[in-house]
Amino acid sequence: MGTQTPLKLPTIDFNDLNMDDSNNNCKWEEVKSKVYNALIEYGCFEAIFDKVPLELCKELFPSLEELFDLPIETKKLNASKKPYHGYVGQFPMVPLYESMGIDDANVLEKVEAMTNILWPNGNPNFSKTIHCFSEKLSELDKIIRKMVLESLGVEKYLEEHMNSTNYLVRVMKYKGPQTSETKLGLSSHTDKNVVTILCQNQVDGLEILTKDGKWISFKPSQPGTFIAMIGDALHSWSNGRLHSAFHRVMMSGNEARYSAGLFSIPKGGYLIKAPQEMVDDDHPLLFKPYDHVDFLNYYYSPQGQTDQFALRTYCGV
Ligand SMILES: O=C(O)CCC(=O)C(=O)O
Ligand SMILES: [Fe+2]
Repeated sequence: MGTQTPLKLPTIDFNDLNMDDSNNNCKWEEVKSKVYNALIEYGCFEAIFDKVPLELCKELFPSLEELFDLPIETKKLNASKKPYHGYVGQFPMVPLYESMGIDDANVLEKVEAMTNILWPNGNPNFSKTIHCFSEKLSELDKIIRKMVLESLGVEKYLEEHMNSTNYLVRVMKYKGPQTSETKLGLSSHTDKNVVTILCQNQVDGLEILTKDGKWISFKPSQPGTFIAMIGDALHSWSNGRLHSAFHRVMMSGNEARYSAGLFSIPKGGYLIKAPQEMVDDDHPLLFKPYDHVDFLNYYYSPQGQTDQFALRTYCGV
């Protein structure tokens, strides 16, 4: 009898875990091994992390409603040269989708500057919620990345690796399609950044493609959990050891889905290059060193947008 892929992502509990726990701590080692295995097999997992308390998520989603209820002309004021870092929406291919990016959301002044563009009289509540979400969730990003580097045996690069990224918070709204038929909310893609950590309101819709081609519908095991996934930058840095999963959002019914994500993103000018320890006879180099921002210019070009394996085309060996 063949084994069947369980159509459920692993759930990993990060409660009571700190960055400082990495020295000889049993719980750290146990969680690290679960993280590494999940990222090899699925490229993602569900994370329980109560440093972002449920109350914060409960404050977050009404704030997102308030944001997306603003007039379209106002939302467009948050423009960015970088794709998906500003306001995005009204795409014919995915008409249910809108998103708003907030660069450096872990820096309060940056969030306030962006908030003041949208609400000229300010919106301290919105700024505080987004900043707090970003700051607390960035701890989980750092724990995951430290665990990954330790598992790969290359923790000596930790400082350089951590310093090579910035944080973006992107918040999303998917309108309910007003039909029981399932409609595309967001097209299938792999993330291009290092690590993405997402949370959602009570409306499901995120689907993850397994290595053997089956879609898993993600259902949080309890309110207030997160899904953490790695992007192409960590896939290439680990020379293909970690999987970067295709995922999409499928919507049905009347209710809107809101989600919020923290994205660690390689800085422009930094070359993403698999360390020499990741390359050997069994693991020949998969990608030439590349700059994330230059790669995005290709990915968002007309050719790149129809290219499922854009990174391979761009810098595959
Ligand atoms: O809204 C979601 O759950 C997924 C969003 C996503 O995949 C992305 O922004 O890259
Ligand atoms: Fe994504």
